[in-house]
Amino acid sequence: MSADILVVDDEADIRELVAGILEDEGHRTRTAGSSDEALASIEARRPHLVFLDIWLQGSRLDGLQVLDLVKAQHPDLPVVMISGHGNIETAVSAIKSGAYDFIEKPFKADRLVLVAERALEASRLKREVRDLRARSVQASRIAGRSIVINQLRQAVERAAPTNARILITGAPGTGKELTARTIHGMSTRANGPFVVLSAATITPENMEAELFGLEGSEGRGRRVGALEEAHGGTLYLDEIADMPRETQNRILRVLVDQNFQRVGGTTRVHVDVRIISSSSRDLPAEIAAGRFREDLFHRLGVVPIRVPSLAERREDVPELIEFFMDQISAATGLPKRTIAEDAMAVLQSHDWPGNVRQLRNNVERLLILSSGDLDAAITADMLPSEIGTLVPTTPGGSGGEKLMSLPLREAREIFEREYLLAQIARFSGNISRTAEFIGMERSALHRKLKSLGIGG
Ligand SMILES: Nc1ncnc2c1ncn2[C@@H]1O[C@H](COP(=O)(O)OP(=O)(O)OP(=O)(O)O)[C@@H](O)[C@H]1O
Repeated sequence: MSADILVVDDEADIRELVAGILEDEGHRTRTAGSSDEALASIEARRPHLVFLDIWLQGSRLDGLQVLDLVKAQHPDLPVVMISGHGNIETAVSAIKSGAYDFIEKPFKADRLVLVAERALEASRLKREVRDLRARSVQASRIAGRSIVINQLRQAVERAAPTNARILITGAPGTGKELTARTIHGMSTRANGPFVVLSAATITPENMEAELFGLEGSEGRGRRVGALEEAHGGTLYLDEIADMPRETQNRILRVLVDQNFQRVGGTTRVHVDVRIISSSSRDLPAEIAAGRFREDLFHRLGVVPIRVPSLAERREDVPELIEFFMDQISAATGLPKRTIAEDAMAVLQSHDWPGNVRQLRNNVERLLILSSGDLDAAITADMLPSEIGTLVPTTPGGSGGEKLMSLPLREAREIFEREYLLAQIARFSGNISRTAEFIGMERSALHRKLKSLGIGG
């Protein structure tokens, strides 16, 4: 990458030399001969990297003072000090003040190039890490303002710092893993690993090796299991009810003893792991049926947390849609769309058996598939049929979903008009037969038709 590099030195030949070497590497350079020139140049446009002489003879400020000013304003701007022979100590104190590195005069071109590349790389990585952090914090936000989601958030905030084991229950796709990640992120273990082991996706035969690891034997290396990997952090055991009984017994022993043996091993491994488990099944029923150990249930669920299904918090649907549009649009570059009122009414009244995950998938599908004018709102008739089917429609079926965005009186009028027109057409305009079929007096039907503006 061609970077914009500022070279600050009171000696013109050093400035030209450094700039020349960096330009040969494809970088763009600027030079400054005094502290004020340097500060003005940085003010004019923040460079990617600064080479800064420590002495700066004849300047208002010396190199260290310039460094302090630069670091105060641009903490992420990497600065490499140029140190004269014999003032290494000053160079070291510059590093303590935030300089990235220093080069000592006289220097070799190779060394200069290497330091520049490293400083640019470190600064790029820092920026990337910051972006990723910001994005993952944003991505893992529990969105929603309903009472039930506020209660969930409060439970998460209370439980997070305690280190207690937590059992999260809730239907598939409600946000159990997101809840577990949020708890981890708010706990004292936040800087430790968050390891996921999903019992639903691992065969019973492999479960123990995945969880406890394998002791190496001839020809086979040792494999670290999820428990060991999560040391110092959190292990999220997803769909705990899918664990075979035998594994349940062993997990219980780990919880009691705080240590375990690898499969095929004899030494005991001690780990410090917080276990958060989850289940979308009815665990008391699993216990009653003898498929889940009751004592394990109590040990895992010191703090039980239930994540509500989306149907329990339909008022969150608009915010979730907005949240996912932002997320998907940032990740894929697809433009965001607006959702028309009738479509929002349909989306809010849908039952969402797949919960938040299903809603997210549908938002993604809408952004990908809905073509046409990108500024036009997405209307109910553009929704996937799987979403619209549970919504009452008019007999004509045309734009039936619009009923959902109307108050009852207007919706009933539209329905009655279409219903009656369809019935009359069915009986070839014979009002007596229509009245008989729909269970109305002929005269009452006439009045109705007149009030709806149908016929003469
Ligand atoms: N309240 C919420 N706010 C924002 N995103 C959410 C929310 N709840 C769930 N999600 C998102 O929905 C998707 C499914 O959530 P998650 O995987 O946590 O559900 P789950 O209950 O663990 O699912 P499963 O039971 O299938 O393992 C994820 O993309 C998650 O980020």
